Formats: sequence, C-alpha cells, structure tokens
Amino acid sequence: MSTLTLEKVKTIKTLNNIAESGLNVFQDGFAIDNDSDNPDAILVRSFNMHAIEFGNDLKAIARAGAGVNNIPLDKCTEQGIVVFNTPGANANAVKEMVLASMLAASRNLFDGVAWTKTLEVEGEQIPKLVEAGKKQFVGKEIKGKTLGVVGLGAIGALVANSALDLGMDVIAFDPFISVDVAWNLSRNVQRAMKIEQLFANADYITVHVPLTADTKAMFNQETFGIMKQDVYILNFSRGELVNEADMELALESGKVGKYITDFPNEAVLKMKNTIPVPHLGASTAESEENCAIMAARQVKEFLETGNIKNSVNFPNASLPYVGKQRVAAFHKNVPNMVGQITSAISSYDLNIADMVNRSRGDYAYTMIDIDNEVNSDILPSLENKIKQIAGIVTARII
Ligand SMILES: NC(=O)c1ccc[n+]([C@@H]2O[C@H](COP(=O)([O-])OP(=O)(O)OC[C@H]3O[C@@H](n4cnc5c(N)ncnc54)[C@H](O)[C@@H]3O)[C@@H](O)[C@H]2O)c1
Ligand SMILES: O=C(O)CC[C@@H](O)C(=O)O
Repeated sequence: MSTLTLEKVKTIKTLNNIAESGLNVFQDGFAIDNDSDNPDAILVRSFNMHAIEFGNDLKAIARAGAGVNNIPLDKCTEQGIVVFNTPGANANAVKEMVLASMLAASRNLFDGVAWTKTLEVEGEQIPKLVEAGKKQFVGKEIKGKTLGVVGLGAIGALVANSALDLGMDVIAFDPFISVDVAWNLSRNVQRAMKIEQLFANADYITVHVPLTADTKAMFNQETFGIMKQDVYILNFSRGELVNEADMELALESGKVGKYITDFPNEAVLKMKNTIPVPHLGASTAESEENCAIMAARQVKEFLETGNIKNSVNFPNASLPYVGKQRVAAFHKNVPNMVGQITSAISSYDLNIADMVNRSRGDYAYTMIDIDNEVNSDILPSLENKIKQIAGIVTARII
C-alpha cells in the first residue's frame, strides 16, 4: 500500500533515451533514477513493457510518442496506473519521412546512390559510367498519381494535405476521424466510404493507424487482391499491420511494386523490393524534444496535482490546483462511488470546495478539493479510509 507522497521526492525512471529538455522538466521534488525498481513514473519510447512487473509506487507511464502497443494497457488500468502518450508531437517528423521516402522510392534514389558508391573506377571514367548506367534507375513522378491515406489522425492528415500540395490526388479512409482533424483537412482530400475503395484506386498507399486487434494484418492477400498492380505501400505505423507472408508473395508477383517500411525484421530483409528504414520516422531532434517535453509535463502535472491530460487508458480530468488538500481516486465506474468518497471526507469534518468525476469504460476518476486546512496527522487515516471503499483501485491525497 502506498503512503502519502506529498513530502517524498518523486522518482522518474526512463526506459529509453529521452531528450534532455524533457528530463529538465523535472526539477525540485523529483529525481531521475534509472536503477529504481519502484519509481513513481516511467518515461518510455519503444521499450517493450509487457513483461515488466510494476512497483507499488508506480502511478504513471508516459509514452514519448504516439503508439502504445508496447505498454500493457489493461494491466495498467486494473492497477490504477495512468498511461499517457504525446498526440501529434512527432507527427511532422513522420510526415516528412513519408514524403521523403515516397519521393525517393519513386525515383529509385536509394538503389541509384548505392550503385554509384560501388563504382571502383577513377577520374573521367566515373561520369562516363554514371551516364551509361543511369537508365537502370529511371523512376516515376508522384504528380498526378493517387495517394491512399489509411488513418487520418495527426500524421495521416498532415501527409494528406502535403501530398495535395505536391500535385497528387488523395483519397483517405478513417471511420473515426476527429473533429479537430476534419477542420484542418483540405476539402480536396476525397473521402473513401470503405477501405476497399481506397485500395482499388491508389497508386501509393500510406498507413497511419494504431496497431490494434482490428488493424492487425489489415494488409493481406485479400486486400492486396483489390489493389492496383505495382502499388507502392508505405508503412510507418507498425510492422504487424502487414501479413508478411502475403506481402512477400505480393512483392514477388509485382502486385506490390515496393514496400517501404520503418519496421524491418528478418522476413522483411529477405523480401525483394523493400526499402527497410531503421524506425527513423520520429527520429529528429525536434520531434524527440517535443515528445519528451510533452510527456514530462503531463507526468509532472499528474504527480503534483492529479490532473490528467492525454491519457490513453483513463479519462482526462482537470481542476485548477490551488494548493489545498486534494483527494484523487481511481475507481470502478459503478454507482455511489463519489457518495462514499465524500462521506469518508465529511466523516473527518472536512468540507468540499470543488470536485470532478469522469468515467471511461469500466473505470472512473474522481478528484475532490478540501476546503479546510487539514491537520496532516489525519491524512494517512483519511487516505486509508478511502482505499478501503469497495471499488477503489488507488487513492492519493495530494
Ligand atoms: N514510425 C514512427 O516512428 C512512428 C511515429 C509516430 C507514430 N507512429 C505510428 O503511427 C500511428 C499513428 O500515429 P498518429 O500520431 O497519426 O495517431 P493518431 O491517433 O493521431 O491517429 C490514428 C488515426 O487512425 C484512425 N484509425 C483507427 N483505426 C482505424 C481503421 N481501422 N481504419 C482507418 N483509420 C483508423 C483513428 O481514427 C485516428 O484518426 C501510431 O499509432 C504509431 O503506431 C509511428
Ligand atoms: O520513439 C521513437 O523513436 C518512435 C516513436 C513511434 O514509433 C511512435 O509510435 O510514436
């Protein structure tokens, strides 16, 4: 059982390289300790956390990035651990990588450069060989071609708008598009009502969806069958979105002309016509800073005030923090939880100044600000009393 954390230095552990500017968010009252086996919060990028045991003090995990498939979300929710990500913070980096790869693949740039570097002649021989050999690498222009964008979130929407600027036609599919994205999307992006419509019409397809049970292997023999011959597929989302055995056959037959992927593995490296990129989509100084700072600020605010912004497993909830005592409780989303928490507070003759209660699926989060000056002697006993309520997952007094 955790104890009151008000006076305790809060420990932050990182499982991947996190930009210094993000770590600098943690100043007084925080310590970065990568050897800790019981931190208050973890900052992570792609490290696979599925086999990790969590310590009792762990309250938050922040993914400095978008995809959270490396984090056991259900286990975190059951243990009252908030998981954050950093929506949009690396979207521009990925957009630029998608455009760069699409252009480079279309112009056979990687093969051409690799071939040039193999030339072992000297002096005037080099330009001669270059002029004679360049016909092997004749490419095609993207202008006037159709790009299919699967997933119009932070990245997909940027890619769609930029592809229009490059003279492409764009068709996109996203059954869950957000209002914010819709406001920022060019009206010239055609909406596919079914993904099959996109697959049937695109010369290039780029995918920007999370890896979930629904999206796993969405590129497979059946969907390749709908696509145009020689389609180029760009995957900067997750390797598992593609059935690799089917991709190998599609590349062999020429149905897929090129597969550009940020997720190389042994199978991918054995396939023909792949462009394996070493997971560089978000690897820019700017993106790493954006993600680290956003992740760190979200964790810091949550540990200090209980406010939750950009969680992927708990509801977002905020109350202006005025420095008085705050009860923050995760609990089952069942009747009378708020009533029981407020009864526990009033049993100590304490008055309530403000409160918020938000639910998400089977769980909910309640923050209650206490109006009185509270004698610190009673805080452990109040915290324990709240923790005893059936349905409470975790509770803190901040
Ligand atoms: N290569 C990299 O370095 C890198 C960097 C950032 C993100 N990513 C990957 O890209 C993914 C997308 O990132 P984002 O920032 O755009 O996320 P996002 O959450 O902003 O957008 C995802 C979009 O996918 C849509 N979607 C979900 N299921 C769908 C489906 N079945 N069909 C069509 N659309 C669907 C959602 O409605 C949402 O609009 C991440 O989940 C992550 O896996 C990779
Ligand atoms: O941290 C990275 O470099 C990759 C991040 C990316 O895969 C993401 O999902 O945001």
